[in-house]
Amino acid sequence: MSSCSRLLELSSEIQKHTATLNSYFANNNIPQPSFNGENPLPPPPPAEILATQESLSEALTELYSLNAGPIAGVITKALSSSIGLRFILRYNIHTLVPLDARGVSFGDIVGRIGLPEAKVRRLLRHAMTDYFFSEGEGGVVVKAVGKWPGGEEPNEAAFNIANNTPKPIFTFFSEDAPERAARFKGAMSFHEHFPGLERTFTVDGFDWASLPENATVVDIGGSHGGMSVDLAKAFPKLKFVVQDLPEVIDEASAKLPEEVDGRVQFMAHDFFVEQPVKDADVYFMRFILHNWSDKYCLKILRALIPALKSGAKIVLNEQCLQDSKDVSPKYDRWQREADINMMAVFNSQERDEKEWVQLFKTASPKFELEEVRRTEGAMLDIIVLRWT
Ligand SMILES: C[S@@+](CC[C@H](N)C(=O)[O-])C[C@H]1O[C@@H](n2cnc3c(N)ncnc32)[C@H](O)[C@@H]1O
Repeated sequence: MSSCSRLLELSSEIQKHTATLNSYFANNNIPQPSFNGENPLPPPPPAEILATQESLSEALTELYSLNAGPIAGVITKALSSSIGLRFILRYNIHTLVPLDARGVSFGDIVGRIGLPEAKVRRLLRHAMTDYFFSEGEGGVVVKAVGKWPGGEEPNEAAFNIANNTPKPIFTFFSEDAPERAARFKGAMSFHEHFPGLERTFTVDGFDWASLPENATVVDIGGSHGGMSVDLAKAFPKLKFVVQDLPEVIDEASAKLPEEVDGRVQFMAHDFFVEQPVKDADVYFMRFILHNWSDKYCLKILRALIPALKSGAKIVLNEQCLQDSKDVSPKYDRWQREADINMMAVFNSQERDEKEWVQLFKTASPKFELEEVRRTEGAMLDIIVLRWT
């Protein structure tokens, strides 16, 4: 048994990080954090303090779980309605996994519970972020789904069971729950200020300046055009066409700042229908494809193909899932939660680089991956494909 105590290692990391934060607060006249409700909101911390806060949260989470131990740990997860725990219990996965180091493969679990392997993997990888099981060398345990095991329809999601509706989320919101539609819209606006999702990451994350003079960028599902407006301000030689559903475009076009007038145009367009803007230089999609299962993503991509000239770029601004062993436990938990959230709400998914490429290659082998750009601190990556 190792004499090196992880508990002591973590407590000394915690001591070091809290001392750094304490000095930062003291040296900058920022009130110490408290629950008294009287402090003003602290100013955004500089990058190195943000990193210290992240490391502290990670060490605290690990120490908390180690300290709770297996029994109290499971009870806490049970009380906080862990998706992973529910999945494990629903399919008795704990009875399929030996208690020694032999482990069991995802395939074995899939064979015993009869659910699609991809969903079992996603749910079990999420469970692992709650310290239920772990993945060994050859890919070990996992978890999964229920009522529509292989379903690809947007109304075959946990959302539909929870809300007792056969309608996909946005149809349900607009037809039956306008107050929730308004709340969702508010949440999306807040989302733009979420650390890591700032639009500047997209402005700086791709070489927009390398596009030819007067190049056209079609922002598919561009909502109210905020992203295109920021890009148009930063790159005065580019033109943008923002496409979205008619009700979104009606609201959006009224709000265009003068500075970009003439270079940002709005167009009602359903992205499942053939793309009307032909021969553009770039077709840009930010936060679009992760809302849809492969079946629907393929429809979106194939609707684009008749418009593509040779060399046209498809720029996706989406998350590329990272291999769990390459990221911190905290990031891993975040990315697995984002993925399961997509499954629960839209019956869709986040994808890793291989899955993105596979999706495009299935739409047509003429899509070629050009590059994947990751920016430190950004939650979304830039994935560039070229039509050959
Ligand atoms: C998650 S939002 C992303 C908005 C924007 N690209 C961004 O990054 O903030 C998805 C967008 O897709 C639009 N959308 C949904 N279905 C669509 C369709 N069939 N055709 C065109 N746009 C659609 C929605 O109205 C919404 O603005």
